[in-house]
Amino acid sequence: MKLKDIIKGLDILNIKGDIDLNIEDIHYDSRKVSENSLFICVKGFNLDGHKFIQDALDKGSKAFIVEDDVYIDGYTFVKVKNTRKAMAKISSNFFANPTKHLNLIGVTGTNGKTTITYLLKDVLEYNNEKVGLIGTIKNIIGKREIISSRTTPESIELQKYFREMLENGNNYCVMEVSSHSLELNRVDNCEFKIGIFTNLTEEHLDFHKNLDEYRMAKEKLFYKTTVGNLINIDDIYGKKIYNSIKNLEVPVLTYGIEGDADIKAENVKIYSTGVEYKLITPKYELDVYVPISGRFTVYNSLAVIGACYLMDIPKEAILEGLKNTKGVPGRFESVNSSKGFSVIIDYAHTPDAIENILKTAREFVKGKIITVFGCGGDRDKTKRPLMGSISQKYSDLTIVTSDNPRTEDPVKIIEDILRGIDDSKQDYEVIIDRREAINNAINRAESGDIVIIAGKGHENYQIIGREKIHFDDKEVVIEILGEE
Ligand SMILES: CC(=O)N[C@H]1[C@@H](OP(=O)(O)OP(=O)(O)OC[C@H]2O[C@@H](n3ccc(=O)[nH]c3=O)[C@H](O)[C@@H]2O)O[C@H](CO)[C@@H](O)[C@@H]1O[C@H](C)C(=O)N[C@@H](C)C(=O)N[C@H](CCC(=O)O)C(=O)O
Ligand SMILES: Nc1ncnc2c1ncn2[C@@H]1O[C@H](COP(=O)(O)OP(=O)(O)OP(=O)(O)O)[C@@H](O)[C@H]1O
Ligand SMILES: N[C@H](CCC[C@H](N)C(=O)O)C(=O)O
Ligand SMILES: [Mg+2]
Repeated sequence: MKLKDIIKGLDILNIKGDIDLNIEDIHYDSRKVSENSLFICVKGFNLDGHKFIQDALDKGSKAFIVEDDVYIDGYTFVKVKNTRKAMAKISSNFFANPTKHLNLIGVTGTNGKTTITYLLKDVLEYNNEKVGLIGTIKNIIGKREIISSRTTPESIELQKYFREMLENGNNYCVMEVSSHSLELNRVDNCEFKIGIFTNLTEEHLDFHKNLDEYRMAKEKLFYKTTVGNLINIDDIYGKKIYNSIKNLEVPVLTYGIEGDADIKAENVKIYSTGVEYKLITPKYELDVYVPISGRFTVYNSLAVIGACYLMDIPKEAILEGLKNTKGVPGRFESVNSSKGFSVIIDYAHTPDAIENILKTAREFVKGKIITVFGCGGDRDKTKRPLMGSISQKYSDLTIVTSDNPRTEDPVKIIEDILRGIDDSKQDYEVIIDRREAINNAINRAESGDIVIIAGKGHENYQIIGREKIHFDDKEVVIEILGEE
């Protein structure tokens, strides 16, 4: 593709060099640069992409998008104010604006994004739609599955995936839209049909200054939609978002259990194996069953129903799709045990999520609740004591352990968690090694108890320092149960 076509629509400050060049690929990481490519220099949080111009040039880049005044004879330099923003537009141009031809549904909020995208995929596929998926666990394009390293990829990968989805005959894409991606322009130039807001609670306060800034990042999604938005109106930040977007041209529907909502659940019943409720929408009422426990499942399924309602998916497909869902790996996933107690693996890594799963377990536990959890390193520190205190409040025994310590000292992370724990009580323990912690919890469980292993869900690794080692909570549980 000609460079002049790739840079169409950019806010250009100046151009030096030839823009009639043929460009074969686009990159933002010099380590991955290929021949005859365009290299976009991003000023990052750690490094400055402009420092890798020579490296990219040696590997075959012929043109550069820059924020600084740089020029090397024989190459083309296009100067813009914000290269991340430019990268999103360039990516969309380079892959021929794929989202214009895709029913793209975006889900944002602190918790529930992965779950909603999986449930939506199940329902849409029940209606014979061809659905791609982008999110935390993996990206799915037809039969191809790409393990994710982030929840929402950088704009180049994203637009490339959308193009591949179209080539695979997909007409839908369900996608998690993280606040980082909204703030860092990864999803600029994506045309969403529908935007969904789940909830907003403490998380990522290392990145966003406070909850209001975090909310404003999330809110950006709802200005990008062409068919409608769905907002959880029982959430206080949902109400704020609703108030700022309710006068947009696209319809804004609310969903919830407590207040007045357009998509509403009544007579909610929570069982250990699922939820049941009466659904009320402006057009029809239905009795809904979803085979995943927890009050949050009611919210997640209402969001799915609202999106399908806006997309005119028949109600039979909605009902059957939800009833037959395969669930989500590592989300309230029960591991079979013949020992009379249950073991549940869950991805709760925020105060709100851990409170939700523990409250859910409280509703049907016959014996004790034993909770094993830790917190990730190099991430929001404010959530650590909050998670400690919540775990102690709802569990009979809390075993504090390691999650992904990354470059932090696991002992220091645990100390932060313990700040939220009342040490006058004998209902907690510290076992730094996660395998040992899980082993200890299972060995102490008796008939009627529930062991909850929280924080890592589907993850099959532990990040210690900069190293990623294989570690899978579910695998470890199965091994321990088998050994007894
Ligand atoms: C905080 C954050 O989002 N950081 C992202 C940011 O990194 P950065 O600014 O630190 O990049 P940098 O290391 O300073 O490098 C600057 C530039 O130089 C380039 N470079 C660097 C080295 C080199 O040899 N050559 C080279 O060209 C880099 O590719 C980059 O373009 O830009 C990079 C390039 O796009 C991203 O990979 C990186 O995501 C990192 C890996 C990350 O961990 N992000 C997390 C926090 C994240 O995005 N999480 C959200 C939410 C999670 C959730 O709640 O689900 C997500 O969507 O996953
Ligand atoms: N609607 C919800 N409200 C609150 N908690 C939820 C909700 N849905 C799921 N959870 C809890 O949050 C955890 C994470 O759920 P999920 O993976 O769906 O969220 P996510 O938004 O994709 O998270 P991430 O930002 O890490 O990608 C679950 O394991 C469960 O404990
Ligand atoms: N997407 C979240 C996941 C956190 C999962 C937890 N296991 C951790 O490593 O902190 C993040 O990157 O902050
Ligand atoms: Mg997710």
